[in-house]
Amino acid sequence: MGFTNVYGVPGRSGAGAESPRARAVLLDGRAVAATLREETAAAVAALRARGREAPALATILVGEDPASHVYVAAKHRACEAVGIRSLDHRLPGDVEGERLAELIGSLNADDAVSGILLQLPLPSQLEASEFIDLIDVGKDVDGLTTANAGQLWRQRDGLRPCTPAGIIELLDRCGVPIAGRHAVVVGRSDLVGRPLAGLLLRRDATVTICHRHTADLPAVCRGADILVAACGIPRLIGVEHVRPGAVVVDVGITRTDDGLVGDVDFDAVATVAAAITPVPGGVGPMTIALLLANTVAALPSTTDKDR
Ligand SMILES: Nc1nc2c(c(=O)[nH]1)N[C@@H](CN(C=O)c1ccc(C(=O)N[C@@H](CCC(=O)O)C(=O)O)cc1)CN2
Repeated sequence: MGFTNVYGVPGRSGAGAESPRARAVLLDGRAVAATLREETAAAVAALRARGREAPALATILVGEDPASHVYVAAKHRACEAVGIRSLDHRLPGDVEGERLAELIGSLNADDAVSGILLQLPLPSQLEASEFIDLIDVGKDVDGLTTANAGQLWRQRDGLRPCTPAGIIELLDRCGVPIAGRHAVVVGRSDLVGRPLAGLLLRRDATVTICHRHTADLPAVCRGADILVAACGIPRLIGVEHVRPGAVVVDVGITRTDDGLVGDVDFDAVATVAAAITPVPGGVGPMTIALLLANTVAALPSTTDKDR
């Protein structure tokens, strides 16, 4: 796929098309997220200059999952850097559902809180969707309530899930066209695969969702102009899944002894793709940047919530 990438050169870069080891353009989520955070900081400063309170994000972290602790800490640091206030609520892993429900209820009722985020995954005794749906729709800065998911599929305004919205923002800002392209999404989670399919459809892509029962996954993936791997299986996607010239987006992050590993075999796929997101430094930073943008968008009189 030919496109103009503001973070690289058009099409392939590095060794050049004449080389059998030509490298894909990197879709640099870290750089794009930094730009987006600057924009959010400017929006918060403008609100403050008009005498408005800074937005406030309340996070809820249940249990001791180490990765969740890393992500929540990163969210608080990111809030502070752009002028968003943040409130850190922690509950033990064996907490009763009633206690979690009470906390969500009290944050819903607190006018000083503009956004509420329930960090996932929850401990296994708690059904995530049950608690997500207790969050006030207007404060659902993760865009994961059934109501906000329905708004997406009904093509209405609403808060959008951060990772899918971050992927669309990354593609847009890197000059990757979406309309009319065949997008194949591997993974059908409520957090990424399903809402991303909805957002791509809204942008006039032709969308295929693949999952564990998909027959001949490599052949389906080879039909993609835009291939998104969001299945949580390290290095599942290899060269046999990628049509030369496709754009490949890797959502997976698995911690291994070799460090963080994505769902894509990066070194192999980068030799055939036109563009690819790295892990780390691709989709991950966009997730947090979109959370900040959503928290500003959730303020009652900030109307442009439709990403
Ligand atoms: N309530 C939510 N829970 C979870 C979400 C979510 O969007 N809402 N997404 C993931 C985890 N996540 C945010 O919560 C997240 C994952 C990764 C990154 C990130 O910046 N990754 C870095 C690497 C950092 C590292 O892991 O050391 C990168 O890819 O460069 C940010 C946020 C599940 N839960």
